[in-house]
Amino acid sequence: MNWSDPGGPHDLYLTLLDLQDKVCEYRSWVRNKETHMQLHTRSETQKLGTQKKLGPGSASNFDTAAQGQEACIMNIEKTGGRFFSGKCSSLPGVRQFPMIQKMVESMAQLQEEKLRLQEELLALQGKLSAQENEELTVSVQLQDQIGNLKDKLLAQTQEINRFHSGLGGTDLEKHRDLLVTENERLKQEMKSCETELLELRKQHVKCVDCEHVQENARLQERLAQLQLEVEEAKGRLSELDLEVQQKTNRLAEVELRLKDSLAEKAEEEERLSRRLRDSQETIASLKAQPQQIKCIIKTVEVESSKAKQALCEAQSRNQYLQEQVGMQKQVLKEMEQQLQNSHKTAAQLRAQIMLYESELEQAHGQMLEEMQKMEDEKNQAIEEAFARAQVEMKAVHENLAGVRTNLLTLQPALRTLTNDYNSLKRQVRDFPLLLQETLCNAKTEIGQAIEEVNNTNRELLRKYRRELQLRKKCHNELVRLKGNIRVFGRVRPVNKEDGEGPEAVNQVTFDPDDDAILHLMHKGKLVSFELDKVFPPHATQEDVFQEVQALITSCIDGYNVCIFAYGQTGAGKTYTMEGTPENPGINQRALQLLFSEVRGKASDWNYVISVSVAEIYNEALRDLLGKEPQEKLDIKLCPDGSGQLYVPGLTEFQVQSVEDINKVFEFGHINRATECTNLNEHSSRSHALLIITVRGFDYSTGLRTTGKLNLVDLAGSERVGRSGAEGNRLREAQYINKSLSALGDVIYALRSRQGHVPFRNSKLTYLLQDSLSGDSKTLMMVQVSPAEKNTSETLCSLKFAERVRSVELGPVSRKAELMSWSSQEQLESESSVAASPSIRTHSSSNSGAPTGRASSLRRKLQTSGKLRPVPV
Ligand SMILES: Nc1ncnc2c1ncn2[C@@H]1O[C@H](COP(=O)(O)OP(=O)(O)OP(=O)(O)O)[C@@H](O)[C@H]1O
Repeated sequence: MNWSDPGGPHDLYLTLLDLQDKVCEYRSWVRNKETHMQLHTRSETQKLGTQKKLGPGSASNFDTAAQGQEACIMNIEKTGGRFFSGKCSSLPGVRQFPMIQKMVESMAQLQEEKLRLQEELLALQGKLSAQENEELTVSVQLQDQIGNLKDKLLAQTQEINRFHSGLGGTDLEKHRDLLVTENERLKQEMKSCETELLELRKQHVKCVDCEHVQENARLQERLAQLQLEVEEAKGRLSELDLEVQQKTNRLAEVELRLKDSLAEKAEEEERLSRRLRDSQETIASLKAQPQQIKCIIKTVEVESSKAKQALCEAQSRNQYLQEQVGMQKQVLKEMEQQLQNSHKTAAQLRAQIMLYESELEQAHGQMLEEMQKMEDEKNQAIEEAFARAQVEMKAVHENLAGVRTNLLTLQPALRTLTNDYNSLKRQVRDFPLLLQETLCNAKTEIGQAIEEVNNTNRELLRKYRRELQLRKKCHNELVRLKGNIRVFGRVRPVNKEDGEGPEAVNQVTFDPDDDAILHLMHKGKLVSFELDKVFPPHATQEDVFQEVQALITSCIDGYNVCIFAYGQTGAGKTYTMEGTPENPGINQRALQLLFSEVRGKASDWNYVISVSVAEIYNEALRDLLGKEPQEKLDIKLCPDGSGQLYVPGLTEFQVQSVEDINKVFEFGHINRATECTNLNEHSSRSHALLIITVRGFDYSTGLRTTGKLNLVDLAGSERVGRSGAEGNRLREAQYINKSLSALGDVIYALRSRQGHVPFRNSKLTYLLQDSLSGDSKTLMMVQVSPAEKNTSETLCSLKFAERVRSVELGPVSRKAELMSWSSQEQLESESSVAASPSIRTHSSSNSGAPTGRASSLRRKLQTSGKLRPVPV
């Protein structure tokens, strides 16, 4: 039922308001009447009071009048008040007194008036009774209506409660509870499903990522989603609950107000009925006082304005109450509107709940399906497992039978094994002692064995070292016999010229076990070379000289020795051969050694050491100790028919001390410097030769030996293309390369044992012919740079060195001859001459006097040694 429905709370309320209006009207009417009656009664009473105060003469009249009035009243009562005046005037004695006549007349008038009033009163009473009846009826009706209203209110309250339930409070809660229960049930089912799933997983471990698990995860997700939705619905429900609660509160308030109104109404009714009773009582009392009627008229007129004022007040109050009712109606309308909204929301919520229900049902259905499927699969798996288990069981039974049979046969074996085990147990018990004993013995034995092995190792090491020495000696001897050119390699340290960064990275490594092996990392490949000896960057000048000194001393015995340094420009050739003043190289050390050697043999031998210094620059041989160093020299065969070569005009100084050597070197340097603008550059572009000749004479045997030591600092090998040389520099490079390739050709010819060796192709090879043709002990010192940027040149130099190493020159011959006594005397005289400050010049070119520091040096040299032609 709706508020606006016919017969609903709205209609009832309207009816109630009508009733209230009626009651108000009635009340005001009753109040008017009451006031009127009171006023009338009061005036009548006052009139009566005034008549009593009149004189004694009038007392009888009054009494008579009163009696007449009473009689009239009685008559009125008897006749109904219709014939009052006629009967009173006919009374005896009244016509005799005019005053009384007047009074009687006025009484009659009053009587008439009274009658009229009585009629009026009767009419009023009739009306009143009719109204009372009506009021009673109305009251009964009102009571009925109130009862009805109460019933309806009760029904409405029930209906409201029902609405309240209908609005979602109860149903939704129920539904929510149902959902929660369902959810719980689903959770339970899920749990049981999970447990089953776990069991199934245990049974089928492989089923890890199967579709059921995925489906389960999906369903779980869905469930979580639904749970979320349910939570949301719950939230909304609680909101609606709150709303409904608020509305219920407002309804309760309205109800309370209605109740209050009803109570007021009842009170009002009661008050009205009380007043009615009072009025009746007043009327009754008025009836009892008919003589006071005279004075009433005036008083009624005076008091009627007050009644009007009261009426106005009642009207204003009525208006106020109507306004209140209007406000109540407004509130009622609003509530109605809210109720309608609530209805709508409830309908929406119902629809949503229906939707959720259907979704839940769907999910539940899906889940049931899945569970059914899983159940089926589980059953199938169980069946399969059961079948397998049965088969396995069968097999196990069969095995068991076999085992039983075996057991029967194994029992005797077991007995034997037990015996064995017992004996083994005993052995095991004794084993630690045995083991300890054995271990002690073993330790002693092992110690002894280790000692023996160590001894053997030491012995072997000693033997090995001896063998190594022997092998080296043998190798050296073999090399000597074969006449191999010995090749030493020397790697200079990385220096500033190599730059920095990747270009300067060291690419050369050494074999720690073999000092003849050198590895070069070239373009990512490791290339190994075997030479006779390799000097690493940290090898000192002394280390190098230690290795070559045996070769040098052999020239004292009359052997020709040649040491030449080969290598790329800047690879350390000059450093190795000349060295620095603080750290001299092979040249100076060789001379010092020779001096000390000859000094040691001075008792038996007479030795003369002389030096020449020459250079080959652009294929021109120059004498650096000569007067005119710019003069080009030739190389010729010795006229003595020995087949030896010599350089006509090459100056030779005899040297006897380190000072002499220094002077000679200084002289050579000065001459070299006068020939060029930049000595360093020039020295790189020319081959420098230090020729040391050691002539000896054995006093006792008369044996004469001549040994020659050629110490050559070759020009730096350089690729023309790489250096980008041009002009003079290009010409120099071409000459250098020509002479070095001539050296290569000679090496190749010697290696391949060709009949013709092209010594004469260059000044260098021609000059070194003796050293390279088997008549010399030759050592090539190949100098290399370790830096990354020079690896190509280093590779070329080392390859060339390996080729040179394989060249066999044949056995070296010693330059010794027995001389006649005269010859010996000649040598002695030569020696004595050498000791004297005289100079012998060979060529006419020596006649020119040198100038400056060079000439003074030359003079000094001439005073200490002597110049003579030198075979090379
Ligand atoms: N073993 C070494 N220890 C220390 N420094 C060295 C060594 N070898 C060479 N050097 C240094 O390397 C530089 C170049 O050496 P050096 O002049 O001897 O080369 P080079 O082969 O004679 O060159 P060029 O062919 O141009 O004459 C010099 O400064 C030198 O002192």
